[in-house]
Amino acid sequence: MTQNLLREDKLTILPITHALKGHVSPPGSKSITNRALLLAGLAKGTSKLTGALKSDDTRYMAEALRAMGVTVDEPDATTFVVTSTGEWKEPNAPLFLGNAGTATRFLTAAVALAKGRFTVDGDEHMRKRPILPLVEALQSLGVAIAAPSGCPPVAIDANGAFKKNRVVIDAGLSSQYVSALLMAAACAGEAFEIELAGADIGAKGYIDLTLSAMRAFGAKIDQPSSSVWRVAPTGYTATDFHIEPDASAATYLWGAEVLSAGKIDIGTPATDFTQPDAKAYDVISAFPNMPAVIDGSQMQDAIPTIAVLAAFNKTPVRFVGIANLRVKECDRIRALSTGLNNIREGLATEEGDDLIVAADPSLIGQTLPAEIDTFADHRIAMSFALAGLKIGGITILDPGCVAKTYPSYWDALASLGVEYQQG
Ligand SMILES: O=C(O)C1=C[C@@H](OP(=O)(O)O)[C@@H](O)[C@H](O)C1
Ligand SMILES: C=C(OP(=O)(O)O)C(=O)O
Repeated sequence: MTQNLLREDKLTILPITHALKGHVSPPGSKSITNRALLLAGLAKGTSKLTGALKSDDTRYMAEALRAMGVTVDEPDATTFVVTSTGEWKEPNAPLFLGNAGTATRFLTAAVALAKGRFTVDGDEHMRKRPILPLVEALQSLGVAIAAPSGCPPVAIDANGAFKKNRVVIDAGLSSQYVSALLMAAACAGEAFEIELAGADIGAKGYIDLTLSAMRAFGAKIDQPSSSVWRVAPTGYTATDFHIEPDASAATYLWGAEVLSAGKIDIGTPATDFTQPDAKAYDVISAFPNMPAVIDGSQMQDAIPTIAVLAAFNKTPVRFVGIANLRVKECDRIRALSTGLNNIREGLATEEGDDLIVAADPSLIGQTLPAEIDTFADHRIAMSFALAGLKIGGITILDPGCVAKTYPSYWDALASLGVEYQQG
């Protein structure tokens, strides 16, 4: 069934007439799976990663590692067994990473410490996602690296070392640049320091996730100040590592639960997640009394979910701190305002980089036929599906794009009794 739904051109969600109840486990965390795959690939020996996500983003990471001589076995649907010499060989072809930001950014820094010529590339969407700050940071370390368009493809001629042991990085556009440098730094051969340019970072929670995965694989990191990290030259030690479920995926299930006044057991209490998006639980569980202003800076991937819920809130919601949603898989601020206004004109307004959603609980039960352009963005597809639970006629275009991080999403909703009209 999964494959069939993923191949549809469009999927119309049939409004539910019952509260959604049941048990659905979200898949493993994308962010943690791709960190663990990278670190296991850099460690000498065999690492077993359990609870892992198998989706487009993690498949691209696994395939890139295989192309560089790492053995990645998949004994079951949630396990990767990674065996590496700790040294990567030059691949025969560009590393193609689809639209996986984590894989693209993390590998760009990591291959800079291998030996040989590497090209890091992705699909047409990834070719619009900025990577220049990371490329310039690596250039400042003496790496021969170029990304003429400021986005992938990135060409790297690596000689196995950095010429300096300190780098300054501007992470205004993406925290993944810092995570990428941190993970590479433990393999730099000498103690390495990373300093943030500018005051603060959009998504600090992702840095914490990086540090915790690095420590699990034997790294030692000090943080002399909130914007400086010192990484010891430990390299990585192969280890067995369990990956928690994906908190961003959980937000759709929390959203479906509150919208339908149901009870969906996702198997993990919100407080047990270490990923930043778990913060969204507090806001979502306040529905239909979500706050007037929501700062998305520390739970960015959850904003599409909350913005669609906001359409049914009792009072309007302004989303702030979301500027870099414009450089994700698509311009998410634009995709959200377009989709919401397509459902009902005036439902969303952009003010600079803020998004204001004009709450309208009377939408519930109406039929308002709207084709939602997902811009190939999994989160736009998954969040607007929530609108379809309460409004008739919501059609999701390119529903297969959920395969980026949650290939079984449509089946998960179906298991709770949600029905679709296909095609
Ligand atoms: O480090 C990570 O795993 C991620 C960091 C965030 O991206 P940015 O740092 O580019 O904002 C987030 O949106 C992405 O889905 C995953
Ligand atoms: C922004 C996202 O992904 P990435 O940057 O890893 O491609 C996401 O999954 O919402």
